[in-house]
Amino acid sequence: MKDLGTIREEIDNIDGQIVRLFEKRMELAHEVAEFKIRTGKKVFDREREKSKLEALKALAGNDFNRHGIEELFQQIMSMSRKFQYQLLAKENLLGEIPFKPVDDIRMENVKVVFQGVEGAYSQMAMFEYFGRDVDNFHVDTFRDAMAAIREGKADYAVLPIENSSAGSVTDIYDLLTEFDNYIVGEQIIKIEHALLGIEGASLEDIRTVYSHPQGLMQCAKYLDEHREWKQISLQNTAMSAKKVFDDNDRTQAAIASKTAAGIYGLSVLKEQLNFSETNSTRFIIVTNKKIFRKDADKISICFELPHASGTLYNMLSHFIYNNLSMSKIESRPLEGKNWEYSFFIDFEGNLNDSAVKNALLGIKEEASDFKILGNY
Ligand SMILES: O=C(O)C(=O)C[C@]1(C(=O)O)C=C[C@@H](O)C=C1
Repeated sequence: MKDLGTIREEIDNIDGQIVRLFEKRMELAHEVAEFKIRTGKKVFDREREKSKLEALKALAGNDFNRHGIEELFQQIMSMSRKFQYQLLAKENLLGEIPFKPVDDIRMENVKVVFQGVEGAYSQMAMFEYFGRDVDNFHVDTFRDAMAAIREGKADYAVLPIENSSAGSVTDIYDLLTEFDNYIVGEQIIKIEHALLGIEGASLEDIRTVYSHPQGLMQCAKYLDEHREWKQISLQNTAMSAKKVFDDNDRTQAAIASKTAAGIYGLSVLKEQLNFSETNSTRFIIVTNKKIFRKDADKISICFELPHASGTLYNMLSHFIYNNLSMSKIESRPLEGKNWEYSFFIDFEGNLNDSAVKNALLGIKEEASDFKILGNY
């Protein structure tokens, strides 16, 4: 049996050869990039990579090595692409990121829209972000709010995107891809739900509970103790409070804020309904302009990927390679394309950083329907 020292010497020898070959390969990637700069051909050639991987895998002697070869060469070609993007970027051939840096987001003389009615959590988030005196109006649906921004009827919309206990508000993700609107800020507020009924009603009277689906989810544990209550989803927690007041029926209750109780003259039948004491919702501030604050430090993007092994891994490698830290990933099914998804990613950075530009321009080249949702 060979001793460990001798085996390691052989491994070192082989690794040295791999490094030299890798560097030779990267020199060829440089030549490829020059060819592509001259001819305008795209860096990423999915078909070429697929046929290369098949050919290389066929050279391997067993399944374990076949898998290893596949992973190894996926990485090598991914590095080759990233190197080529850097060379194209130097020649200004990757295009600019079409967002305008601004010192500050305009807060004076602006009109803001939120979804729901007086007393909605979105209204609280709006007051928190823009101040109590802000000129504002409300609409029935998230779509109406997005349309008001697109049509310039409002400068900004305040929309809930994620709750700390119930998760993402998926409708908002879908609307962000559909509309040409962009995120310029965010506001997190603590959410404390209460059970509200009409004056004189008591817990024993209740048969039906109204709220936004997120309100019902955030209070799921409490509602589980009252399985005899019928749960009905409405567009907004404050709209639910308004309905209970309008119907004036002691068997109805709403899950909404205590502020909504005050506005609609309802009684608080039970406080602290949400199961998480730190229950909070993150709201986004949306506008129709492609702008970002110079000191913004969070970027949201989305893109679609074909249903093939390694595609998401490839996209994420742009973050790893450029040393960018991801804070969230979310996926939404694509309409009419079963089991294909749109991916939404939040990560730290500013659109002016060169690492961010490199990562985004690489992703733009390799994914379809890439969109920068905002830097805030
Ligand atoms: O052959 C090319 O067109 C290259 O750019 C080289 C290479 C590789 O490294 O093998 C890199 C990127 C392409 O997606 C395909 C292959």
